[in-house]
Amino acid sequence: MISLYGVSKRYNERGSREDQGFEALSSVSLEVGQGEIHGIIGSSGAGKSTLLRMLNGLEKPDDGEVIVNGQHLTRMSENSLRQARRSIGMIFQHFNLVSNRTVSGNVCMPLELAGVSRTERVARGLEVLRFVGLEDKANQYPAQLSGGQKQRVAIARALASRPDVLLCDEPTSSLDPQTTSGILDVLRHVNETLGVTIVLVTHEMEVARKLCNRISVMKEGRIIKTLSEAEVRSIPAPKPDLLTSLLMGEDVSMSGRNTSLHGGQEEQNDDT
Ligand SMILES: Nc1ncnc2c1ncn2[C@@H]1O[C@H](COP(=O)(O)OP(=O)(O)OP(=O)(O)O)[C@@H](O)[C@H]1O
Repeated sequence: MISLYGVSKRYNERGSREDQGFEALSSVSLEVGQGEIHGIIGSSGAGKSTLLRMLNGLEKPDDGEVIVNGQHLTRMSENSLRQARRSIGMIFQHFNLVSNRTVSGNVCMPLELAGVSRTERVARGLEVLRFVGLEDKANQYPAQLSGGQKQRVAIARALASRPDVLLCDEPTSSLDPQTTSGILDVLRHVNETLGVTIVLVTHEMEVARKLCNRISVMKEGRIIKTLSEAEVRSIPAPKPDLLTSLLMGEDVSMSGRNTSLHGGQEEQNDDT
C-alpha cells in the first residue's frame, strides 16, 4: 500500500551553501501494508513529520521513491498529485479547522474543492459526521467545540473524500488522556470499519502501543528499528498516573491495597 525506497531530504539553512544543509531524512525505506496502522515514533526533530508529509506529496524527496496505493508520488505532475491527494487524508495536532465555517462547512470543504454537487456534499457530510458521533454539531462553529470534538470534525473532514490512507500528525498531542483514548477509538473504528490504512506520527509510546500494529522508531532522520506486531503487543502497559485514574473514575485511595496508583492488582496476582 505504501512504499518508501531510499528517501532522503535535505533542508538548506538560509544563506548556507547547498552542501552545508541539514539532512532531515537519510535514505529511509519503509513498507506499510494495506489495512495496517503503522506508528512513527521518535524524539523532536527526528524527521517524523517530514516523513509523513512525503506520503501525500507535501514534501518532495531529494532522492528515493514514494509509492502510495500504486501511485509514484515522486514522478507525478502537480495536477496528478492533486488528484492522488484525494485518496490520502490527513489530520493534525492543532486540528486546522476553518474558524468562520460551521462544522458541516468544514467537513464539506474538500468536496467543494473536488467539485462534488451540493446534494451529494450534504449527504456525505452528514454520513461522516454521524460516523464520528457529531451529527448534532453540524451547525456549530469550531470555537463552540472541545478539543476532542474538533479532532473528530477533522477526522470527518478527512473521511469525506473517502480516502484509502489517513495520515495522522500528532493527533492527540493537544488532548488530555481520556479524550486521547476516545480519539484512538475513532481511529481504530476508521481502520476496522472502512479498511483505511493509517500512518500515525507521535512522540508518545503509549499512544502508538495502544493503536498501532507495527511501530517504526526514528532517530536523526533514520528509521533505526521497526517493531513487529508481536513486539508491539509485548510492550508493557504503563501504570496509570493519578490524573488518569481520577478521570477514569477509579478508586485511588492511598490506604487500599489494590489501588491502581501502585499497581496493587498486579502485586496481588504476583503473590498468588
Ligand atoms: N521547512 C523546513 N526548513 C528547514 N528545516 C526544516 C524544515 N522542516 C523541518 N526542518 C528540520 O528538519 C528536522 C526534522 O523536522 P520534523 O518536523 O520532520 O521532525 P519531527 O520528528 O516531526 O519533530 P517534532 O516532533 O518536533 O515535530 C528538524 O531539525 C527541523 O528543524
